[in-house]
Amino acid sequence: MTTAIYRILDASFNRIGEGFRTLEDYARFALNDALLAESAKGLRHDLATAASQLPRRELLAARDTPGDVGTDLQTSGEQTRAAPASVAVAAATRCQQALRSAEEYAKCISPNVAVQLEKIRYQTYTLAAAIETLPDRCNRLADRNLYALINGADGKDSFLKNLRSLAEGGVDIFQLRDKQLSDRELFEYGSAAMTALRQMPGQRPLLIINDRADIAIACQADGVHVGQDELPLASVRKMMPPASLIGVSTHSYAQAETAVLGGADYIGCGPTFPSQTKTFDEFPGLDFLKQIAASISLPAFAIGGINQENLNQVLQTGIRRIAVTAALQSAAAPQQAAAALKQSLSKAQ
Ligand SMILES: Cc1ncc(COP(=O)(O)OP(=O)(O)O)c(N)n1
Ligand SMILES: Cc1nc(C(=O)O)sc1CCOP(=O)(O)O
Ligand SMILES: [Mg+2]
Repeated sequence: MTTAIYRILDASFNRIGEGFRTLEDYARFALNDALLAESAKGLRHDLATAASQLPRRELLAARDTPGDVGTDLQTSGEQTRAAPASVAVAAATRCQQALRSAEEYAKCISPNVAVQLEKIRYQTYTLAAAIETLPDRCNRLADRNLYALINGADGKDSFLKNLRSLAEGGVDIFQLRDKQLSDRELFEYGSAAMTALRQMPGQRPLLIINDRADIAIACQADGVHVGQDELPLASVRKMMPPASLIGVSTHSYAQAETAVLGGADYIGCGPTFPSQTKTFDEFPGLDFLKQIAASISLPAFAIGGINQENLNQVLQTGIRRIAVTAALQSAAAPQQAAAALKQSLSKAQ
């Protein structure tokens, strides 16, 4: 029986490794996403580490490909795939199934290896979901690049006037970010903003509510933005209607990685420069933006002190989206300031 166990484990390790390689190729060459490709590669290495704890000689000795009664067993669906995305989904499913099989049989000879395989299996579920959903997450914000954080400090009429004027200027995502308004006021400003946005012709701008999933749900906003101190992404996802957008603030590559793998629809990346709106002790700055641009294909908005004067430095990092407050709020002519930012962003596309 031990030979049979090693034979199953040998076949499973091969299937899992091949599956990870297939996922890595899809992330790398079809999605152009270095982070997800690295993730698949990391799991392949974790698998090799787990496998190396079993005697390789026994694994190879148990291999008997010519004597395998299953090599001719195939379903008709295995020979055709609609698109590379279907290849990746099938590879992920195969990895997960083979991991479960390996984990169960490894329990007979090495509970420690079984535990490692279980961990890899859970990480594979997360990676598979991130890879499968990435194209849709990218498409939803594909042509949106100017994101304005707005508040209600001057009252509701002024808030709505500003919203309409900035939308005319080219803002395509708004965030209601106001730490002073009461819950009732946030709800009323958010609902009024949604009514105004729904009346706009063509592809209307989106409304995101800062910090508060409950307010976003109540006023039927397009989504919510959460920082590192608010509710975790997974909890917010469970609360929000299925089509909602969820954005996450990130201040380091590790936080961005967690947000991408966790299913965020976009990330905010900053602070880039000192800001008139919020005080910071640390500035991941332009180097962080370069890292994000090189590795992450999920929509990423640079944030923090960005204005028309320093926008080129942001664009030189490869980042093509920005989120701003003061650049519009403190401008003498906010609509024109938005239009100027929009034009610079469009030129860089
Ligand atoms: C687009 C975008 N990016 C980052 C933030 C900052 O969120 P957070 O760190 O939670 O800080 P507050 O905005 O809540 O003060 C954001 N709001 N939007
Ligand atoms: C709210 C906020 N969050 C940031 C982050 O880096 O997470 S920077 C920032 C302030 C954005 O406004 P302004 O364009 O005026 O600097
Ligand atoms: Mg917040």
